[in-house]
Amino acid sequence: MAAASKKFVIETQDVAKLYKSGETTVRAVDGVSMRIQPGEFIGLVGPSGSGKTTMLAMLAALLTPSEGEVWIDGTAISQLPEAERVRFRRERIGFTFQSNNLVPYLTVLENVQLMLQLKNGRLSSIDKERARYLLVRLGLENRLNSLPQQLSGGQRQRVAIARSLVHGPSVVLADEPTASLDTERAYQVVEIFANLIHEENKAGIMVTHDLRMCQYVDRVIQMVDGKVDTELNQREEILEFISCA
Ligand SMILES: Nc1ncnc2c1ncn2[C@@H]1O[C@H](COP(=O)(O)OP(=O)(O)OP(=O)(O)O)[C@@H](O)[C@H]1O
Repeated sequence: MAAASKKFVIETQDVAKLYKSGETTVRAVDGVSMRIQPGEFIGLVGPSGSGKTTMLAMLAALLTPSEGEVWIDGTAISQLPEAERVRFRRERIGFTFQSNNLVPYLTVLENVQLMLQLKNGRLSSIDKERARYLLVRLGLENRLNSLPQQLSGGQRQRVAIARSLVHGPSVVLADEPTASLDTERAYQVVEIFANLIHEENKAGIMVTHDLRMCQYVDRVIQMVDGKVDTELNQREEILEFISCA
């Protein structure tokens, strides 16, 4: 398979994922090709069962495609031996999931620093400053020493966003990061997320059911039945898409 261009942080070519159950095979993702540049924030949308989460899991190197290839920073991730893939994922990819998986007995600051400890083996003063900086940017300066259970849903989501960015990954993936939030908080969270992705020149992908959140993205990719159905990258088109929903 042809090597990917270094210009794109994420590149996929004809990616498919097949699930077999008994006699039937579901093509959960069916021939998806996409290219995402540094500093681009993508909204991945589509009806339930259209393959969004499966696609995200393949981009995160958590699931191996049945067909096709995913390149991150020009590296074909299915070609990496398992141990290298784990290290690659830890260094290059950040995640925010709906159930944000914060460690309950660590403080907000410790939860974010943990990613740096895992990556670097120890915490430098620069690391500590970086974790604090992101939490302040996300409006959590008064919550650094709180435990996750003492936070609201929106505050926990913001900690999860800080954690997904802190170790300087190339790619940041978010699966329904605003699912548990009211509209006003959801807007705030996605706006800060978009700003950080742009400022830090990451490739960001957010899966969302709430099309209104796409007002902060640079491109909308809509999946239907495992395939890319619609792609919009003009601001006016995106706003019209949101208003027609
Ligand atoms: N582990 C699995 N085994 C078998 N089928 C699966 C598995 N995971 C997903 N599927 C099927 O693959 C298809 C795509 O699922 P996926 O979760 O990726 O969709 P989605 O767009 O994220 O849906 P939702 O918006 O409801 O979260 C669905 O038909 C689903 O039933």
